[in-house]
Amino acid sequence: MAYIEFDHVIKEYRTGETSIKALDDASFTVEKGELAVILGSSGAGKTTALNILGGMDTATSGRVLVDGCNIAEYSTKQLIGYRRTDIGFVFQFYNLVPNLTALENVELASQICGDSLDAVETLKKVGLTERMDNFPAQLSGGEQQRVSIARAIAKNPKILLCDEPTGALDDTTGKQILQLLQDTCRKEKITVLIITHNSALAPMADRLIRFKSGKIVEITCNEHPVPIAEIEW
Ligand SMILES: Nc1ncnc2c1ncn2[C@@H]1O[C@H](COP(=O)(O)OP(=O)(O)OP(=O)(O)O)[C@@H](O)[C@H]1O
Repeated sequence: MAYIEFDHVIKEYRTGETSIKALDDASFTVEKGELAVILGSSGAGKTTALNILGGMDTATSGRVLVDGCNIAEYSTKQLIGYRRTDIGFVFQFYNLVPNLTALENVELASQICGDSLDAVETLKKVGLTERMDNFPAQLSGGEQQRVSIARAIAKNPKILLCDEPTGALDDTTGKQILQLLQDTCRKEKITVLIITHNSALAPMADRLIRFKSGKIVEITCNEHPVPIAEIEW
């Protein structure tokens, strides 16, 4: 059994008379410790899938297995625990608390789960030794994204879910962030899923999952993923 199994998942959003199938019988797997890149055009269902996998949304039908547990059957309380302990999120616009320093932002995340890593050590790992006492507004976009990655990995999560993590960054900074995510996957042995619009990123993945209109249209496994520095776009 794979570490993550998305099994015939349907997600239907109803508004009044109309309904939209954001996910239409979507199935894919990801193995433990893999870096998966999720590609697909706007509206293809990528964020919906990530939100369901992260316990922020629920499937209309289908099974979502993580480490052998079907989280689609979890109660609200179980989902809260799952989000707190098992999942780290990285968003496009960082979502840092503006009136807390970088260190305090990371400490905040550590406080909500029992098995957390040291906030100072985690900020050092992402290259922010010198900027721990700065507020988000005093940091560049790339530095803010590093804080948000530190915040996510300080929880010591099983899975790191990243929704367009470089969407607000220039190409060079974006590459540094992707390198950090690839290194995190390898060194910390965290399973990492990254949503992107950028097809050029496909070679960095252990596994490429392509969405189209709520369905999975391609799953490719790379025997030899390419370091980010070698990818041009
Ligand atoms: N809460 C919601 N209520 C109604 N429809 C929704 C909701 N969330 C998403 N949708 C619809 O579901 C479809 C899939 O959306 P989703 O955000 O998952 O796509 P995406 O592939 O992540 O797109 P993007 O790359 O633009 O972020 C879209 O048609 C969207 O409008």
